[in-house]
Amino acid sequence: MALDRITLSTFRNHAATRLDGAAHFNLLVGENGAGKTNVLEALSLLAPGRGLRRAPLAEMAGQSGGGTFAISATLRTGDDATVQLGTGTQPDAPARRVVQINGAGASALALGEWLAIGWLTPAMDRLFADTASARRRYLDRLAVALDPTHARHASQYEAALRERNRLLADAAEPDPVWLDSIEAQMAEGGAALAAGREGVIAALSAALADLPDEPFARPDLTYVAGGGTSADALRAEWRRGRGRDRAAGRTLTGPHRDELNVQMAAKSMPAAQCSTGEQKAMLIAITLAHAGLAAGGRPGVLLLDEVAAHLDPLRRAALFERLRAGGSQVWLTGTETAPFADILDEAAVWQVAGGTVERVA
Ligand SMILES: Nc1ncnc2c1ncn2[C@@H]1O[C@H](COP(=O)(O)OP(=O)(O)OP(=O)(O)O)[C@@H](O)[C@H]1O
Repeated sequence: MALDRITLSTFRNHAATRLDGAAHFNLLVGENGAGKTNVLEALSLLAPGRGLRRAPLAEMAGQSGGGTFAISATLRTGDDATVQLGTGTQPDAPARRVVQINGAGASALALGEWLAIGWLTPAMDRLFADTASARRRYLDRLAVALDPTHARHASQYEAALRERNRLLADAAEPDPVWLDSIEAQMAEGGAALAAGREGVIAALSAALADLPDEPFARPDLTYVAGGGTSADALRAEWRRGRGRDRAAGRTLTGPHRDELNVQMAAKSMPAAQCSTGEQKAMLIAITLAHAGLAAGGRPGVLLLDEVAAHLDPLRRAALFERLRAGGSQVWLTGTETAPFADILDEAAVWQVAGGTVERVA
């Protein structure tokens, strides 16, 4: 199975945890605060990025580790082939993430060449009612998983945007030639950023089109680009808007203001107005569709934190059926095994308690 022989050393409340014998379905069971989500977070650090809590590295280090932590796992890439993945921090630079692939130093981005990790956590339950910026961040994370260059376009755009905002907020009249040049950089990064977002939405929509409206509450996704998506349109828009933006002291249009709109297809109802369970079902539909796209030949891993909580038995059964058919290894958490009855006989089950993990089935 994709990941196995996982170790966590001084990672949050796990002093020295080892998980051996992972299966397709892996269930982490334990009381609130036992350390189940911490295991998922550790696994999420085997992908590029900041992990599923987006927490600072120093926060993840357990108290006994002198401010450092380490995570390692064996990734099965073929019948007999394995790769050793590791990440963590070191005493001389606790704020810098170190990555090792087969024992050699590597960049965090290189982890993405080996496997695709996706996740769904309770913190994402409010995504549809959250700010547009939280949804853009979500969309960008999905896009980066499909195409790592998306992250570069986002940072290029954001750096140029900060520079334009600094000029606009300045007391002195900005030099139009300098603005021209910054807007050209913004347009290049911004158009690529918008194209990446549109691309991931088109791919997800195509994957979701095969899904029946129920029981997964099929979502309709649209990207609303207020300032246009071509570099020329964006440049023209910013040039036109200079006076207005200067009065506001910041750039009012562009990809940093775009929206991801989500509707529940069967009801044509904005996702934010759907029930908690319906919203969860839509997020699951997106997560599963994305996992199918992201894997693209690489082993896939899905981290589903408390996913059964809001689902009725019909939706839960349908979820397990789809996860069973999917190629991704699945890690699930729960406070009890009852909601997972459908998969118990095929799952590896771990009891988590006070930062320790013991395989019980
Ligand atoms: N850096 C750290 N060092 C030690 N313990 C930590 C650290 N960070 C978090 N913890 C502890 O980890 C525990 C939370 O673990 P986690 O979020 O994995 O719980 P959980 O089993 O998923 O619980 P729930 O069912 O409530 O979601 C808390 O008790 C918290 O105090």
